Amino acid sequence: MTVRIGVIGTGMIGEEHARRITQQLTGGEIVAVTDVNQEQARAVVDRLGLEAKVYEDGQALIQAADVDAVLVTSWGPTHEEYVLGAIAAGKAVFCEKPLATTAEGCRHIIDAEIEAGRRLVQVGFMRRYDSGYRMMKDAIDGGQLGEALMVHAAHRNPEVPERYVTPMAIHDTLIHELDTFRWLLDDDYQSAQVVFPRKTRHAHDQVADPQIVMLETVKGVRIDVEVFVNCRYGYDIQCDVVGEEGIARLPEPQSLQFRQAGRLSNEILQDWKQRFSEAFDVELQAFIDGVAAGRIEGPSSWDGYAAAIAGDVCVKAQESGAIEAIEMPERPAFYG
Ligand SMILES: NC(=O)C1=CN([C@@H]2O[C@H](COP(=O)(O)OP(=O)(O)OC[C@H]3O[C@@H](n4cnc5c(N)ncnc54)[C@H](O)[C@@H]3O)[C@@H](O)[C@H]2O)C=CC1
Ligand SMILES: O=C1[C@@H](O)[C@H](O)[C@@H](O)[C@H](O)[C@H]1O
Repeated sequence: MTVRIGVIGTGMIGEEHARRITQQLTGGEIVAVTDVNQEQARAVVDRLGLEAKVYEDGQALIQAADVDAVLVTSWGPTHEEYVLGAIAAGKAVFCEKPLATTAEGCRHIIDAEIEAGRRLVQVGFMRRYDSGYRMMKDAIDGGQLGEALMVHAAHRNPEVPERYVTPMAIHDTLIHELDTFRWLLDDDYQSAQVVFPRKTRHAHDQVADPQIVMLETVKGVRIDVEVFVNCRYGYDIQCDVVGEEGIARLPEPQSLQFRQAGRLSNEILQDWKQRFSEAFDVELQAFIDGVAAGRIEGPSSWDGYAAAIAGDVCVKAQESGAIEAIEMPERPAFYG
């Protein structure tokens, strides 16, 4: 069976995902696209040589008889309506992070999915599919570190646009760590605090940069994440898990080491597309295979909700400077 996929939002990542489904992955075909910028949608169809219909809007695409599954790669505030539309149509949906921009929006999706009676949603938390993070999880689950005690992490972007403002350091950027560390540690959060070091002169007026987010998990693990989105030198993701018996460090992405002109150097990647390219491949192949098998797995709506709840509290902590409690509701049996 070829899974016929519709893409809502043919911007940067929408085109990237359509390209990889068309040119690299197996079992999927892009048969429909839409974007509020219809010209852009048509340009992506031409650039990728797709046999795909351009739809007026996302809901029309979702209803199309020849669309088996939906990719939501539009802007965050539009995700909830499209995910709910796909669920109502009984169609599997891969939704890029965030699942919804508020915990309440995620709750609406959870209620609809439980009502539908089967998992239909996979959330685009691709770090769970990154080989380095998977090796870390194997080491933790295998007891090689003993119990995890602390996590030291950094999420560095070379620069961000003018539209990027202080809360986005949480909802747009840290959301990846908020999901990853729940999965890595098999844990949930109990508190968050945000502090602001001296501001870099490379940050515009509306974004506090860098930020340090400190989290405590239910099991007592202490996590600190540096979020630095105008670091200038590259796209740099770091993670050390400190356990009773040792430390596991996230591997650097593979790169050539040069001895040249009196220097020893490695390339530092410059964006998320390069750094997590393989993880995107694996997560989307898993989605295609899941649709074909009628069994969607991977990051669920509950994971999207949990990250959103923690994210909302982190934004509150940005404003208060205090240690803010994170209260996670009981996870329904539906989400295992
Ligand atoms: N997993 C990851 O590492 C990454 C995830 N993302 C996520 O992917 C989503 C898209 O981000 P980008 O591709 O960077 O943005 P983008 O701005 O390049 O593309 C978004 C596209 O959605 C379209 N759009 C907006 N509202 C729409 C609507 N109501 N219906 C149809 N199309 C609509 C826009 O016209 C635009 O073409 C965001 O949720 C973002 O958080 C983005 C980059 C990396
Ligand atoms: O999700 C992503 C972007 O939307 C976000 O803006 C970046 O900060 C992250 O590094 C990237 O993974």
